[in-house]
Amino acid sequence: MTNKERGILIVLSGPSGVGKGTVCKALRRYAPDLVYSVSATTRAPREGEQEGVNYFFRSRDQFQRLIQQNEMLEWAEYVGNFYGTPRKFVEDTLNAGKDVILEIEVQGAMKVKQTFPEAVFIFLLPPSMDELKSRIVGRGTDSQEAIRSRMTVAADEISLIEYYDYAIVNDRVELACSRIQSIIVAEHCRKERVVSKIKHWMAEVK
Ligand SMILES: Nc1nc2c(ncn2[C@@H]2O[C@H](COP(=O)(O)OP(=O)(O)O)[C@@H](O)[C@H]2O)c(=O)[nH]1
Ligand SMILES: Nc1ncnc2c1ncn2[C@@H]1O[C@H](COP(=O)(O)OP(=O)(O)O)[C@@H](O)[C@H]1O
Repeated sequence: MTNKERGILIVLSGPSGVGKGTVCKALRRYAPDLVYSVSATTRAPREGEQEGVNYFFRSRDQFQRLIQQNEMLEWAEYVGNFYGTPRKFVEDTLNAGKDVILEIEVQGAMKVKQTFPEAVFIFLLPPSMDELKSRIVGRGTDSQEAIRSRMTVAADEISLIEYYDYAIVNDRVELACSRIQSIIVAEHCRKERVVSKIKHWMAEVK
């Protein structure tokens, strides 16, 4: 199989507090070749976050310019801040045959679906809504009011699950990671992908 195949674009979404960040971090051990896109955001860096590692931290003006210059693959406003995926890195990495994962919220994921219908959409679910609330409370970063609004937003986000290809329950981080890894392996074995790589075999044999 000599034909160079484009990498697979994987989109991971789920309500705030479900464990997306935790799972993505642990996933590095399960899928070491997977490339993580670093998003741009207008939100302020949290303690310990590094420019270009966690996010590219940008002013609202800078962010608007990136949108106008068509440098964003997708972008969305989430709880008063802008978040977006830089286009060039994702396209170059996919063209180099590597798989890329985007950890983004649902509005942005829906935009990706329009431009990359072949992408694989995975939704991360909590074991229950009570457990989701406990995780948000346990994280200790939100006020009572913010917790209530995150839970309302979570219900709206979960209602978009029908647009996703896979739903994974994040009961245990290791199980969630191995489920995602299995999806990636299965997607690489999709007949359509493999057939496009072996098309030239028939011509060579004749
Ligand atoms: N559309 C979009 N959403 C993003 C992007 N990067 C991060 N997000 C989402 O923005 C939301 C808020 O992220 P963040 O401020 O880091 O908070 P936390 O993930 O809830 O701890 C999460 O749902 C992220 O998945 C992006 O590039 N595009
Ligand atoms: N499978 C899990 N079981 C128990 N707690 C978890 C699990 N996954 C994540 N958490 C915890 O839930 C909280 C929210 O996780 P985080 O990764 O910040 O969520 P998100 O990125 O989706 O907002 C964190 O305190 C994290 O340690």
